[in-house]
Amino acid sequence: MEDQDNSSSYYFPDTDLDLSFTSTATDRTFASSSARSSLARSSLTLSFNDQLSTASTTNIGTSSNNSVVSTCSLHHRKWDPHWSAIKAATNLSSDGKLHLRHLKLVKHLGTGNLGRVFLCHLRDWSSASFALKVIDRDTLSNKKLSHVQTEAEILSVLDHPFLPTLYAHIHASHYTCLLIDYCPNGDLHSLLRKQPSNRFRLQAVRFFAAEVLVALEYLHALGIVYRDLKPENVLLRGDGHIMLSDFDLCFKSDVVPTVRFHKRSVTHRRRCGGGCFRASTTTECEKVVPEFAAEPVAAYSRSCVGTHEYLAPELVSGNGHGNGVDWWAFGVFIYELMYGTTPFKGGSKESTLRNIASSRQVSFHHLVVREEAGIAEAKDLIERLLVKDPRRRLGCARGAQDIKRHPFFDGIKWPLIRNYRPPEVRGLVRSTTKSHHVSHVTGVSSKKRRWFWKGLGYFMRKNKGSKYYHLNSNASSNHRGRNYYYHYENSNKSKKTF
Ligand SMILES: Nc1ncnc2c1ncn2[C@@H]1O[C@H](COP(=O)(O)OP(=O)(O)OP(=O)(O)O)[C@@H](O)[C@H]1O
Repeated sequence: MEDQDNSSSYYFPDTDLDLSFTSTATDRTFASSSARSSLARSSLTLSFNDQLSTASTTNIGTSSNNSVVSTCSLHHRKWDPHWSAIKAATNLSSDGKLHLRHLKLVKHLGTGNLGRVFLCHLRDWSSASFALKVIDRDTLSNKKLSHVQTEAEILSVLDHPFLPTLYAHIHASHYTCLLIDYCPNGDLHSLLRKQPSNRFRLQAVRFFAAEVLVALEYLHALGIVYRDLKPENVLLRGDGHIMLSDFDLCFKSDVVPTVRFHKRSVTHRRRCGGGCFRASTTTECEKVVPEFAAEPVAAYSRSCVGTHEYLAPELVSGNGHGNGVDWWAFGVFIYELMYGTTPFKGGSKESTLRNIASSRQVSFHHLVVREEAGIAEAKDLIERLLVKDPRRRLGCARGAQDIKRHPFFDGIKWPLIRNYRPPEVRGLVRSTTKSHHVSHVTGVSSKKRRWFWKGLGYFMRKNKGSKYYHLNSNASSNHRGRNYYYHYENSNKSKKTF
């Protein structure tokens, strides 16, 4: 995180309107210090008629100069040192707001369709790094302005470890600035290019795919169809976990959460005897368990947006699409991480689109890969995701829960995924800063938290069967991290994730 290049540092001057960055270059091949490989594929938009983006874009430019639209405080990471830094800066500010002059730009990270992204620090708190996406509204068409609005709206509702936190949304003159988490490990596309034969080992594929799946599950639960999944948009945080980025092509729809019942085999451990040498026996039985699902099955859009190699057949045909485009893209994504290329790639963009729209099924026979344990399961999952008819595609009817149950993900304790150790892959540098273990807000160390959670687990067990929720043993055995994913059940046997 401390990779600042002071020679290229910029300061926002004290006058609010004299900004030190120049107008946005929209050329994706702009020479920059971007961590992204120059082979990154650009997203396309042919039309845009979705709910969020048709909203008027005028209000983006109407707020007063250099004002903060939001600094969200209700967030699962509000104990995070980044929030403490933001809070300290706003407390010191004369009007209690964060302004661009509080930020120090350190370096240019890259340029996208909408604007430039900079690594920045708070002036008086250099240990907290952020990414600042700066959008020059004067240079954008109405369509692109609507994308900016979509991105800002989506970012403002996100609260998930694998998605960006929007720390501040600042309007200054004709600039719109979004202050989000900085990901020092670049993106998954660049990381993939650093691997032997441009392929990840299956263990790494499983890790990245599982995290992306959980992020998509969360977005879908909010009714958000992502539409731009590709390794370029999966950024890597300092701790090696993922952060999905780029929400300008999303569309939002209604979602009706449901609880359904399905059979699951459950292992029971029973202790016999007393003292410390109690023996335990395990028994397996089948249990009907309720399962929470929230999937925007009624989502519908006719815009053709996304990245060629990742477009689902229904997107290419232009007959309207829904949530299924994300599960198709998820299949292409797993394929690319495993094989270093996408399954329908042709010699040109047009031939790629023809391959996707044709009846040709995904094939693996021409690919020579290391035979690793789990490869058959991975291929099976890809085949079920890359089903051309979205009505028969895995995930389309009941969402991520069905995909999580696929044998490829066997053994993953989903509630604990945030605390899994990221795989050792070439080029991924994991930072292990102390700040990961101490809450700067409460000053409570991880050791004290551990005792707290042990005590809470004991309390919950004692009250088992009462109206209180009790923690699943998976969750209560998690003592290491700060972000706890609870998989809890209540006495009515309803069960939820998150
Ligand atoms: N939070 C971040 N941390 C580190 N680097 C980032 C971050 N966000 C973006 N970047 C870098 O900045 C570059 C531009 O990102 P940006 O999101 O503006 O555009 P993009 O990803 O190319 O997508 P689009 O043009 O579709 O909006 C990316 O290529 C990425 O390398």
